Amino acid sequence: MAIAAAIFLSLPPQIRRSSASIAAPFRSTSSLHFDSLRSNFSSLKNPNLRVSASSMSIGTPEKISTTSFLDRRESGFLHFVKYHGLGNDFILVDNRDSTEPRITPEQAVKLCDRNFGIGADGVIFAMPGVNGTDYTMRIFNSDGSEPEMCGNGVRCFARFIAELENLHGKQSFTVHTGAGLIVPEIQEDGKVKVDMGEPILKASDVPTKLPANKDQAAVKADINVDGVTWNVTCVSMGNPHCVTFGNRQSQNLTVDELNLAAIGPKFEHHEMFPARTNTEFVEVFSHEHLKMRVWERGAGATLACGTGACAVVVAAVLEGRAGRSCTVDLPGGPLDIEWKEEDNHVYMTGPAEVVFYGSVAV
Ligand SMILES: N[C@@H](CCC[C@H](N)C(=O)O)C(=O)O
Repeated sequence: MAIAAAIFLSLPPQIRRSSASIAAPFRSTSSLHFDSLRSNFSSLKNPNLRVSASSMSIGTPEKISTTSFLDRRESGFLHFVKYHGLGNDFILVDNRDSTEPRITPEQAVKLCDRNFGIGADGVIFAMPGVNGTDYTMRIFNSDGSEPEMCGNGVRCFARFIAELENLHGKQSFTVHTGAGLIVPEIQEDGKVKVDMGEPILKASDVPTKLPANKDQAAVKADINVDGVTWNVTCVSMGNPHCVTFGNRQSQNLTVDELNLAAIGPKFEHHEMFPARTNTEFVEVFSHEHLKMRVWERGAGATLACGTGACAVVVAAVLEGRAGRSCTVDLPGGPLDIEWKEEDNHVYMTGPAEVVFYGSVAV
């Protein structure tokens, strides 16, 4: 099924004040069309935000509140909110009335396209909880594959749920994911602290075919990628991660110098990773301060990866490079990560922000 059109984009108040053109023009692979939804934008507060080309309309809604917008259920339309966590961006879909995602992986690929779609690293569905949990979170990567978990995504998920349920202040939810139970907590300052559970270190469970060399884990193990021997530590946070601090040629990476687009896919599709892998390239500033760049499975280079930052701190501890509590700098900004000795759980704290509201005909 082709995704036909973006009907409108509405901007949250902090963005609405700006007269800059926030939303990139939406073009679909099929022709654009409009319907009655457009009449909601007949009266615009800021004419600068309206693109009145025949193919598209962008405006600020005068009369629609966020909650009533999200309550809408016109058939044939998908209402969404785009969020980001440090630039790792997602299309959030209210799927609380069904255990089937409202769109297919193929449609998700189209929506995530940055030139012909809304543009995002993935689509996240807020679904009914199972086994006594409040909610279920499912996600499609921008390539249509379905990962078990998403760290930045679950922070966005928590803020999305609070918006849907009209909740304010400190809130915590139990969320069922492919990685098991995840517990995000919205804090007073709006940041979200997430109990990400225990890391999985057993090599065959990550999964990696690299031989275990420390207990059952692959720690600082050699892997040949495109003729270069890299040292990697493999960690699963429900989804697989391969963390590297260096290779034979350079033991300590300067991550800004890496050609991520060239090397990332070679790790992702390496035969040692039967479920593919996310890969984090890390530079150590101090025992409490790391910097990483990430090549994500199914999404490529992204501005941030929450599960990746957690895996990085676990790997840094295992390799004796850092303490259990670190700030991890990502291209989109910092995350605070703690791998607690008491319960073996990893805790991640960071922001999640609304970008805009919109609808597409599907
Ligand atoms: N960006 C996410 C991870 C999303 C899933 C990943 N691409 C995978 O396939 O495992 C995060 O913030 O954790």
